[in-house]
Amino acid sequence: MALCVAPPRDPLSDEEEAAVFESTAADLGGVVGSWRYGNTLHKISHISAPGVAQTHGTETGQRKMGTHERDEESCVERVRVYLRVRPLMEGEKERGEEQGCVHIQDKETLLLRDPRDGFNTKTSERGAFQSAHKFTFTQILGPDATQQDIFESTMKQTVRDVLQGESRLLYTYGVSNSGKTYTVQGTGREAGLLPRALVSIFGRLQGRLYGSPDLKPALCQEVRRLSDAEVRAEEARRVSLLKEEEGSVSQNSRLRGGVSVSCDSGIGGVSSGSCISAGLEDLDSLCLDPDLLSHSGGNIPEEEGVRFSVWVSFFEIYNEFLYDLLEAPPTPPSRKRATLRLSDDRHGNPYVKDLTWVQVCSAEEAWRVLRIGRRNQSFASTHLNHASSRSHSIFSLRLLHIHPEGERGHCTHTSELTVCDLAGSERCKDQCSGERMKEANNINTSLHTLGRCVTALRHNQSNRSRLPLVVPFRDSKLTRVLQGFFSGRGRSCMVVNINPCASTYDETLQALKFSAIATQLVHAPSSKAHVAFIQSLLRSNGLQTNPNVREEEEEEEGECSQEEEGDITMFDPEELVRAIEVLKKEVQRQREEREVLEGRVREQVCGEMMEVIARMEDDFRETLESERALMEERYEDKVSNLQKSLKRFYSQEIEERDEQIGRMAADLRRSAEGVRASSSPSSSSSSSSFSSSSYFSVAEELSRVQAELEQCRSDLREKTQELRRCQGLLSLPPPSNTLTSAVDHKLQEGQRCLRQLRMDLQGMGRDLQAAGRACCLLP
Ligand SMILES: Nc1ncnc2c1ncn2[C@@H]1O[C@H](COP(=O)(O)OP(=O)(O)OP(=O)(O)O)[C@@H](O)[C@H]1O
Repeated sequence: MALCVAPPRDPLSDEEEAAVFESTAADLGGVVGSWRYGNTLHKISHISAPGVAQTHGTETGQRKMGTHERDEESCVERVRVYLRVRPLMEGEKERGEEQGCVHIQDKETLLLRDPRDGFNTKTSERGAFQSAHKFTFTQILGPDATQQDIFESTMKQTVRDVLQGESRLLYTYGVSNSGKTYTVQGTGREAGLLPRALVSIFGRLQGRLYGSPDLKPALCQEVRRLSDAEVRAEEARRVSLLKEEEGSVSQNSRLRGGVSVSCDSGIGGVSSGSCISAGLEDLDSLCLDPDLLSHSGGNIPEEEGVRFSVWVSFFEIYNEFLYDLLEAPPTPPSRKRATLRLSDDRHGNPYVKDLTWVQVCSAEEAWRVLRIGRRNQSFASTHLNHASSRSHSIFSLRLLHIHPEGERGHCTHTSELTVCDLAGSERCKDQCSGERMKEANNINTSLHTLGRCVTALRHNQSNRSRLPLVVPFRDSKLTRVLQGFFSGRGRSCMVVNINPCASTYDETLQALKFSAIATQLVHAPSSKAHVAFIQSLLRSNGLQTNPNVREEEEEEEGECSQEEEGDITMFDPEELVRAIEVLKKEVQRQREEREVLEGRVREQVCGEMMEVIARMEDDFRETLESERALMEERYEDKVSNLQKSLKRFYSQEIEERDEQIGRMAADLRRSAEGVRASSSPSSSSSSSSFSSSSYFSVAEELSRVQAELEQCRSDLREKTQELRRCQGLLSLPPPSNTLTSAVDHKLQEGQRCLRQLRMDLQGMGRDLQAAGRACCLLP
């Protein structure tokens, strides 16, 4: 059955849903698809739900685990996330806020579609697409759901767990003006979760209350025994606090005649006007009639004689400062309120130092204490909400489980119910005043840090094999205060509030996206798992002596370890000391085991490295050999080429010289014939004497040139022989380096000889030319 917040437009038929395809993962692990309806193209993203695998998509592919999800195989429970959709107010309808943005498909699935007209101008998914986002929750409570319905779904189990000795956190999350405070506190006869829880708890504890305030909560989860004087002071403080509350209620009733009440809205006591008084009046007149609040909490443990002492505290985180709401406001109101500090106990658990804890003996008393705090809380009128909470308020109820021990009791352990009403997220730019802007900034920053913590937790839970992310609990006061509930000291449950107004579509979408991550969280293993571990440790070492513990343990056998009762205080100190000794030995044994393992790993690594090095050596040797062969080949080629070119050069030279000599010899012959002819009687005697002398000088020159030529030839022969020797050297190669340097040396020598030869030949050429010229001069 589909519950509609507003008249549905384009309701999605089953066929249309089937058109959702699972191609692209949307942010936060969602799936995006699209479909066409009429003329509009719709885009849909599916944000994953509790118990739905990451690769989910259509409804049929989802594995829904119901209101109390439990993964049977891994024995882990998912965080419960509820959605409450508040009805539209008349004024909002008149302003045109009703645009069918919120459509509840079934009790676990919600469809959020962007508004028809331009309300959300900053939506990035505009354009041709009309975007829609599908979210699934543990349970969705629509606008028709009553406060009792909400209590039954969300708080009943939580109250039961607290009475059973567990610690629980319930927090509301959502945009400003979405109904968070209404859900937690309620108005008039519509009591919210907290008053109902108080009635339920005290209803169950009837006749089992421990009235004396001599045992008081301290630090994170410890208990301190008060001295008689301290007990008296404690009682006096309680009486005066309740009296003060009575006084202010009657004053309020008088003021309801028309005069407005102003109240502190944080540092400096900023007054926020008459509109807020209306909200507080609602709270004052809130009906706490147990019959009306039909409660059906859990059974309390039936342990013999156990009594319960109930203490409450109430503080707020305003602009990243902690304020005790049960502390009287400063006088004059213009003075700054005292801030509280966050400290860590010796186990590293954060707690609010010097926080006021008040013992209460009935639901009504607890409610009155809450009302005092509420009066001190920071409210202001914003554009979204005329009585907007400007701070995160945290109300805690601590239950001390007390065993009678002589005249005084002995606290065995404590459990806690914390209800956190988070301030609403909102757009900073919408704030017209500087103070509101600063508040909105701080609210958004701390909510963002909460989102980062949840995202980191989800990442660590879903990527166990990878290095875990640091969860930034320390980045804001809010996350530090709530840290324990996310890391095993208790469990958390979230109520997401949304309003169906079109103007806050973007903020609502962001809030829903955050809650989608939270739905994927599983609870951290309870600290009770440590108890189970210690028990098994003692048992396996035959060291357990406490019979009670053994009996309990046997009863619990077969259950998941997280379900075991009791905490660390159930052990005898000697047993714990023995457990520590066993653990120390175990640590030592594991250390030694690791050292041996490390030695083995090192040896193995060394062996493998040596193999690699040997393989590398072989490779290098092979490369060197092939390089050497290549070099030798190259040099052989070079030498033979050089030899060939030298041979060619010298043979050409010799040929040329031979031709020259031939020509010169012919010239000489012709000259000799000329000389013979001239020596005949017809020649003159003077010229004959000159010609014969010239002839002899030329002949001399010629014989000299011939001798030089002969010398040249012998040089050439020598060089050729030398080259052959070089070749011989190459055929018997020495190590590559020596060979190449010898060849280089020989080559240089050959070149030198060649140069010398060339010079000699040039000299010879010159001589021949001179001889030629001399021959020409002959008659
Ligand atoms: N389910 C509901 N039924 C009727 N009225 C509701 C419901 N939820 C909220 N309202 C009304 O809506 C108005 C805003 O609610 P409320 O103050 O609880 O919002 P809020 O989320 O706490 O806002 P803020 O974060 O600004 O403090 C109140 O007038 C409240 O009475």
